[in-house]
Amino acid sequence: MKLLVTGGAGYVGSVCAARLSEAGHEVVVVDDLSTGHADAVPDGCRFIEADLAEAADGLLTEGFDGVLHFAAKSLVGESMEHPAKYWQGNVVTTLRLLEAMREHRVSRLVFSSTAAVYGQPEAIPIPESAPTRPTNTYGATKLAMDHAITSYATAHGMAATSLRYFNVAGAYGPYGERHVVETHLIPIVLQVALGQREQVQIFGDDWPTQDGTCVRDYIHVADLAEAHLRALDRAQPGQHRIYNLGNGTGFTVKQVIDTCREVTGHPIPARVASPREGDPASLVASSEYAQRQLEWQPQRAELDTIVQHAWAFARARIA
Ligand SMILES: NC(=O)c1ccc[n+]([C@@H]2O[C@H](COP(=O)([O-])OP(=O)(O)OC[C@H]3O[C@@H](n4cnc5c(N)ncnc54)[C@H](O)[C@@H]3O)[C@@H](O)[C@H]2O)c1
Ligand SMILES: O=c1ccn([C@@H]2O[C@H](COP(=O)(O)OP(=O)(O)O[C@H]3O[C@H](CO)[C@H](O)[C@H](O)[C@H]3O)[C@@H](O)[C@H]2O)c(=O)[nH]1
Repeated sequence: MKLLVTGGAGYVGSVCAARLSEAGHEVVVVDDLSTGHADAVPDGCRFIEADLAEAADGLLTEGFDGVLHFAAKSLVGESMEHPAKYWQGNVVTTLRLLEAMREHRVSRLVFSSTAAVYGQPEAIPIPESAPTRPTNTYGATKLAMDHAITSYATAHGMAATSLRYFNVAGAYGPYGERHVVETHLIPIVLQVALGQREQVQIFGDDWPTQDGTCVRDYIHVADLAEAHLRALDRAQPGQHRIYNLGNGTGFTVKQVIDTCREVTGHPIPARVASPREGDPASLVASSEYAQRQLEWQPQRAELDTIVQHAWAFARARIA
């Protein structure tokens, strides 16, 4: 297929573009480099540097079989301080993309949604049928985009899939996480091991969890990419399918830091800091629906494998 990958110079988008290209698809990446890197666009993918909001209509005139839509603003704290940046940058941009897809008859869409649409969960693990009550603007914009996609699938026959990622981590060869403003736990902890930070802050140790620190479900970025390939193949016209993607196993912040200590051999100093506003205590996915419908099974579910790959990527970057 000829595919447009929005945000393909970013972390998840670059890994997925690489996998799509390896699978034989023709990949065109559009990215405005607001948080991405031109050298992260995989070899063999055509790169167009542009703001999707401005470029979507013109781009789709050349004809595509599908779109994988990763481009977004995704910093939770920033979304609370600057909501317009998120409603404009995420929702308005996506509406323009959807309109351009309708106009130019591009019907296949895979969209990066998030566990943040659920907010504080009532029960763990979280199925797709759980109530959606986002606790931050980022999650609210992702939920709004999910709703818009449902409308387009119903009204215009789009074959759409939203993948609600839990905590994405790890790397795929030369493609990995290198956000300039890094907020994610594993890369931050590895920066301590690299000597780029003095210590890691643990955001609260009084949560109702096994060791008092927050529990998250870490999913390897290459397993996530595999789910995108399957979602693309299995999409049905007129349907918008929504899948949670995680491993179904939770790890506490302290367990993650301990795993990073084992993998890196570095003591990684840590200190307890105040809880981060809006953080749920525990987020663990039920991915049974994705496993059944997409015949998808994570292949790199072990936390130490995920950390080893992130560590190899981080070390290669400074070598
Ligand atoms: N990383 C995670 O843990 C995680 C979890 C859940 C959901 N997601 C979602 O997955 C997607 C990718 O996340 P990521 O971690 O790779 O983020 P990222 O910031 O590394 O990648 C996003 C890319 O989109 C580009 N972009 C942003 N706005 C654009 C625009 N208007 N036009 C063109 N390009 C634009 C950025 O330059 C960047 O390269 C996002 O939609 C994010 O919300 C990520
Ligand atoms: O320096 C840090 C960074 C994080 N944490 C903790 O580590 C856990 C993981 O935090 P991340 O920032 O790595 O990830 P989040 O769970 O906050 O967010 C991720 O999951 C969300 C779903 O709720 C969204 O999808 C979001 O895009 C994605 O990054 C949280 O408990 C957080 O409080 C720390 O203790 N110290």
